[in-house]
Amino acid sequence: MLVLRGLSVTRRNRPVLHGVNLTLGAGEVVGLIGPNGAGKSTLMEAALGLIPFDGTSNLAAMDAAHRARAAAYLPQSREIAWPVSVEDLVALGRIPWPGGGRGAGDRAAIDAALTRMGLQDFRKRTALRLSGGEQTRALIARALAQETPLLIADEPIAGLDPAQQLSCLRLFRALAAEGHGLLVSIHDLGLAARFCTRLVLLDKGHVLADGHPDQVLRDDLLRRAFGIGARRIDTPDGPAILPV
Ligand SMILES: Nc1ncnc2c1ncn2[C@@H]1O[C@H](COP(=O)(O)OP(=O)(O)OP(=O)(O)O)[C@@H](O)[C@H]1O
Repeated sequence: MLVLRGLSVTRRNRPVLHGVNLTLGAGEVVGLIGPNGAGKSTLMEAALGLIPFDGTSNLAAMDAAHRARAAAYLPQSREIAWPVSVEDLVALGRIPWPGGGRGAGDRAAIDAALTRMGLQDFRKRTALRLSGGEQTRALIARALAQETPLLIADEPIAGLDPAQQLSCLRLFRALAAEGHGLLVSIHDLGLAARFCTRLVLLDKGHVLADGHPDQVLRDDLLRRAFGIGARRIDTPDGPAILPV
């Protein structure tokens, strides 16, 4: 679903991504972790062909119409430009498909996305008048309505309350079980350990580690990337990671 080879990006004459290789297949929830400025958003934007890069990305090589059916994207900026209803915002996710948001088939996809994000009672509300977390959920619903094999989500749980964080990540695991692939940047290392099938640790534009969460959330690697240690506490619900 995603094949990146030697992806390098220079921004304002400064190299910020250095020859990143990354592949992601069906059934995976790949968590992209790393310090602020490590290059997580840059990697996503380059993979989608939204910014210039060196190397190759299978998505960026597609024409826009095919790409919009291959991958949905939740950008880090939660900007909603117009005072549209939540329902119409989510319908924008259907633009790549034949009904364009107004067809009979589109209705089911929009309803399913609203339901999955718990937004049934918000559908007629003006999206601009939702709370920050509610807006994020509406934008995730827009991406879900796109019904693409791959979902690329930049910090999808930032600003969500703890219950919404769990339900969002549980949904991502369910989507993976249905055969989707997900690339998700995330700062909560405990939730990353619990819900991601694989983690990629980025540091200063380099991949420091790529593998099972247990292999990536090692004290030495976290010290190298973040300059802090991490204490792991195993619980019946999965590991908790305490930054120290
Ligand atoms: N539009 C831009 N123009 C110039 N430099 C940029 C731009 N966007 C990001 N950068 C720089 O590129 C580097 C990588 O930024 P990026 O946003 O990819 O980091 P990130 O890992 O997503 O960080 P965060 O965890 O804070 O979201 C940083 O040094 C940042 O300052």
